[in-house]
Amino acid sequence: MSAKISLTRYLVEQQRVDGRIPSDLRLLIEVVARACKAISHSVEKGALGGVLGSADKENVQGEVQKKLDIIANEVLIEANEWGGHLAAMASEEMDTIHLVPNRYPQGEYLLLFDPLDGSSNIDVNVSIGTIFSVLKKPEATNGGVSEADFLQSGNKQVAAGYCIYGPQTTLVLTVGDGVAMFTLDREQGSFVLTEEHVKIPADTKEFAINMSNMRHWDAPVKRYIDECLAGKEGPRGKDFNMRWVASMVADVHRILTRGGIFMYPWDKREPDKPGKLRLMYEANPMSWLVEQAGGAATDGRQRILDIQPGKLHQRVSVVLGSKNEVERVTGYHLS
Ligand SMILES: O=P(O)(O)OC[C@H]1O[C@](O)(COP(=O)(O)O)[C@@H](O)[C@@H]1O
Ligand SMILES: [Mg+2]
Ligand SMILES: [Mg+2]
Repeated sequence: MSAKISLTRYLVEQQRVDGRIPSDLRLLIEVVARACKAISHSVEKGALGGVLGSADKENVQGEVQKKLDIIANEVLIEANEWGGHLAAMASEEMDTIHLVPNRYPQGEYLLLFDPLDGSSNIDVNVSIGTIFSVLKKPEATNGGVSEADFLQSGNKQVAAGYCIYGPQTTLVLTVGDGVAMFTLDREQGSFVLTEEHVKIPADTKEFAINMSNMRHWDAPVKRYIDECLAGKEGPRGKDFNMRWVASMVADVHRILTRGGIFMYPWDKREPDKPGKLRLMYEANPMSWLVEQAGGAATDGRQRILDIQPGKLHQRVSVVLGSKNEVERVTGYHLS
């Protein structure tokens, strides 16, 4: 890439040249990017900034929150509530939605986020991230926004992405025109376009799943992994490699970079839960990114983006990545 293209310039071109995004959406994405930059500074400080460790509190899903879960949540809320682009926000770390206070201008969009993904990796200095999704406030909303206004399927997203805090801080974005990656240039203080038209190869030899749950899986998942493990001598006729970072952002980032399949399926540990990952904050934005890069994403049976959510903190099974592998796993569930 010759001349450096900043996130702002990329978004202005999406708005002006292609008429793809309204100016309000562009400004909203820029605010989210600025918040991610601030979170990345906190992440980088680590023990020096006193941000590691547990906050000794539980979120609405009964998970113990880390200090950084709370810090990242606050940074995103504070950055976004006064800009005039949003009507309300929802977060994995909050019981219910956060309305933009009346003292600030009200906007047309709804922002959802997993402020800090991969919490178990914070204290061990392994890649973590922020995942976000933007929806339009439904036309019919009279006056106040309610939780019901957020219950839109993933195919209604108008922007989605994540920022990974790893060896580099990289913002990965789609507004429905492919996937672009922006690396944070710390000297300039801005995100610079480093990859455009990201493509996931349709085939892969790499899978990502938490193997310690093997005994709890359903038969189709067990069959798929057994066949991968059988390698060259097995039905697949090739050897597979395995990776599991346990930060969805990092596992999905690898898949967007070199292909692969990621699975967090339903399992017998908590049979009443459809899965571990959250539909609105994790699965929907990641599924749209993956589809925009030519991959596929299902819950084992149906396309994730077509699932009609019934509640804000809904969980879902996730199978995403290289198209032919996702189709194979989905086929095993449906046969
Ligand atoms: O420890 P496990 O069960 O393998 O879970 C790893 C998964 O949990 C998650 O960390 C959940 O995210 P949070 O840190 O936002 O709760 C995913 O990123 C990841 O895929
Ligand atoms: Mg998460
Ligand atoms: Mg989280």
